[in-house]
Amino acid sequence: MSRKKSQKSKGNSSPASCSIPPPKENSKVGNDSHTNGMVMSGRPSLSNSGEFYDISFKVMLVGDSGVGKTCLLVRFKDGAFLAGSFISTVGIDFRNKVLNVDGVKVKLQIWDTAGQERFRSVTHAYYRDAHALLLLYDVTNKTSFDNIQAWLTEIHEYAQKDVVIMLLGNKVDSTHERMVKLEDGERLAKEYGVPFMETSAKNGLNVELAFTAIAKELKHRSLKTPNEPKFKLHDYVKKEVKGSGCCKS
Ligand SMILES: Nc1nc2c(ncn2[C@@H]2O[C@H](COP(=O)(O)OP(=O)(O)OP(=O)(O)O)[C@@H](O)[C@H]2O)c(=O)[nH]1
Ligand SMILES: [Mg+2]
Repeated sequence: MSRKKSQKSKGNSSPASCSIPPPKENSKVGNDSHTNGMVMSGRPSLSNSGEFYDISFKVMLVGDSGVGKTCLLVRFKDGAFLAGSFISTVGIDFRNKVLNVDGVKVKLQIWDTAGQERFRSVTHAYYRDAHALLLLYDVTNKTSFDNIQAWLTEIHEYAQKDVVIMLLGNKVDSTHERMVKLEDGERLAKEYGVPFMETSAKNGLNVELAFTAIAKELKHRSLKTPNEPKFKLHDYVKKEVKGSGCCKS
């Protein structure tokens, strides 16, 4: 399998309030040769600093404004959480991260969408190319949980039928402000047949796991060898997930 150089993520400077720096000219998707965004082979690129990867997938973060999508991405990409005033995402943006999944370098191109209603038509256009969707609600905001059903309707309308969906209840560090119980999230996820976990972009709980689980599922789907046992995303998540009493990523 040949290796490609990962397209450099945008913005090396530290984010302020989980905001991602604005796009640069050469940061558009489409520089890789790909089929529906999934890079499978090609000439290896020369790299002076960069990361190489074997396969690439697009992951989208969706959910109401303020649930913590940008913070979750910044936590995963930079291992940081900068508290402060909330800077709502305008339109859509992305960051790349390469993960080693069972010896295969998997590049996740992670699209951070704006949760605000006025940007919906922009984000709809991106659903079609997504291989996976992380759908977030905020455990301290009941409305964001109640809106999950509407988000799923939207996903089913615009995304590919086989898109991998994972439900995340974020801000689980805010114990005293919690409005949505763990069991409510579990029940909803079960109803829709999607894996679920609670996360915290603030203390890192389950953040790495959420992205790793997605990367494993996508890698197994596309590179499954005949004798390899089927990867079971639900089982993997159940086994690896940590409760909110603990604070490791
Ligand atoms: N306590 C706590 N606060 C969080 C967490 N994640 C995000 N926040 C806060 O929630 C607010 C919104 O976070 P963002 O990541 O910008 O929310 P968003 O979903 O990207 O919002 P839009 O860009 O408008 O769609 C910010 O003030 C963050 O500091 C978390 O895990 N715990
Ligand atoms: Mg945002």
